[in-house]
Amino acid sequence: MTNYQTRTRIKICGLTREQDVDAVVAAGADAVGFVLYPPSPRYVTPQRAAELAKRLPPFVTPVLLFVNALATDVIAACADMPCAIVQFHGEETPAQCWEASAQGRRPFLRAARIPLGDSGGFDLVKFASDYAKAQAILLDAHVDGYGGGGKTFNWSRLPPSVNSHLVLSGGLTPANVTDGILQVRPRALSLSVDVSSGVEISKGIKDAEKIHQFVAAVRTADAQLAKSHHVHLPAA
Ligand SMILES: O=C(O)c1ccccc1N[C@@H]1O[C@H](COP(=O)(O)O)[C@@H](O)[C@H]1O
Repeated sequence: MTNYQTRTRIKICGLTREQDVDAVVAAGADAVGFVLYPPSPRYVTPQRAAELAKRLPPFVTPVLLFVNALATDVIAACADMPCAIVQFHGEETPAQCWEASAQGRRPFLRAARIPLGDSGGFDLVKFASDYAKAQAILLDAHVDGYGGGGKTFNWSRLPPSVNSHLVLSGGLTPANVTDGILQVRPRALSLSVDVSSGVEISKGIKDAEKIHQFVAAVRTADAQLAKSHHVHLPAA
């Protein structure tokens, strides 16, 4: 397994306001997440997500998050957003992910909800193989209410090598994301990060300063990994 990555991709999730979308873009993040799960305090309707996504420049990707939604609802919500990708964050089976991603025509992330405190009890390699059609496996802490709980799991107990693209999430903040990347990126084909609570003033309301600090902390990890030769560039 060779990891050619030099730059960790960043998703900021749970956007509900125009100014927060603009702050995420200004900070240099790669993706913005919209929560299309009605019980969430960060819920936006598909129409509101499409309206907010119109502010995005090229190469910043909207991500639509669902929890156990009907495939027809996922496909309908995606219809107005040709470049969006989908995040499945409930108990969706591989077959349901396939169906709701329009038979794989829409790239999707599958969230793995890892028990708090002991990621050693979770078989990530099997999960990644079960969801091999996912573009990446998103690692979140198992919390009540499915996600967005601001809790971390034990990164050090993850398997040493997972032949998948991973997204680290769950309780990330500007203070801990550097360490999270240093611990997890060497184990994956590539690593991205996803944050919601850690850059908020209150649920669904983001803090532009914290978003900037988070992006800067990610770049600190990238620089450290480049220096410590975890990045192996292909031979000329
Ligand atoms: O943000 C939510 O409200 C949410 C609701 C249901 C499922 C997932 C949700 N958010 C995702 O949870 C993780 C971790 O978030 P946090 O940084 O710990 O607050 C992240 O992937 C969000 O996209």
